[in-house]
Amino acid sequence: MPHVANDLIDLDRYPIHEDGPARAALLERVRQELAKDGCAVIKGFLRPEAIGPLVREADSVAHRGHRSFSRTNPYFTADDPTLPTDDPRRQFFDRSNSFIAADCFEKDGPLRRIHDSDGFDAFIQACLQETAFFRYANPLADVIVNMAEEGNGFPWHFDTNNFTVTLALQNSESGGAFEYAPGIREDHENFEEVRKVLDGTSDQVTILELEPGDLQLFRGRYSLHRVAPLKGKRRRYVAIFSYVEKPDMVGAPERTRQLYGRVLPVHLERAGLRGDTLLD
Ligand SMILES: O=C(O)CCC(=O)C(=O)O
Ligand SMILES: [Fe+2]
Repeated sequence: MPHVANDLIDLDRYPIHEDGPARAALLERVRQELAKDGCAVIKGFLRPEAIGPLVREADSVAHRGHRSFSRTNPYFTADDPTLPTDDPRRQFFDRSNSFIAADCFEKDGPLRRIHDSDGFDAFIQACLQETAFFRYANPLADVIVNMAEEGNGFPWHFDTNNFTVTLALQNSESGGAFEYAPGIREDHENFEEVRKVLDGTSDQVTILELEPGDLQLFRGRYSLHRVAPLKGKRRRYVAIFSYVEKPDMVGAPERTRQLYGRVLPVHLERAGLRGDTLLD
């Protein structure tokens, strides 16, 4: 049955569900921003009155989140002691966060109603101009909430995914800006400039203050980025929507256990049937 979450998504401002000049102009703008620096933001994608219900929903299931702590370099690789100590591949930063898995969110709750709203997936696909584009079939991960508390947030890294689709739900009291160095490793790794970003001396960093209700599309494979350290008691909540290139992908059991602390029968049944793409 068609469903339009007009009470949650500001479809008056952003009519993503119907073809016409307004949708076409929005698409054009988003594509231009993505082409320019790999990042596009649709401010106020949600109506202000949608934020409360989404935050309450996240609060109600936050205790089921899977917390993980790690120390990572920007490339998610292991330490290589043969490299000089100031090489960016040898700079490790603490990361801590908690993923609230997709199956914690009810079908008729606000987060899923947004995801299932008519035209949502098609709009995202059109923005990204991806040809093979499917919702991640992992029942733990098609849409999740990433929760982070006071501390390091998500330190400097390059994504392994081609793109990330996020919806800001709640900010920490301070800190938590999204910072990125657009296209810093387009043709080569550019370790000198990467080192400057890590040192805080680069002039290539754009700082983005996202607010609850903002939708962000980001191509992070070539742009070093981080979530600046978070301060204060309030949790940061961001919803992450995952899309993949093949229709039946569910994620490898080991990786799923790492991210969500558990697996479902489907992960074990499908394990080994095909190559996997990492999603984070
Ligand atoms: O939490 C965010 O805003 C984005 C984090 C990020 O960079 C990622 O998930 O790869
Ligand atoms: Fe990222």
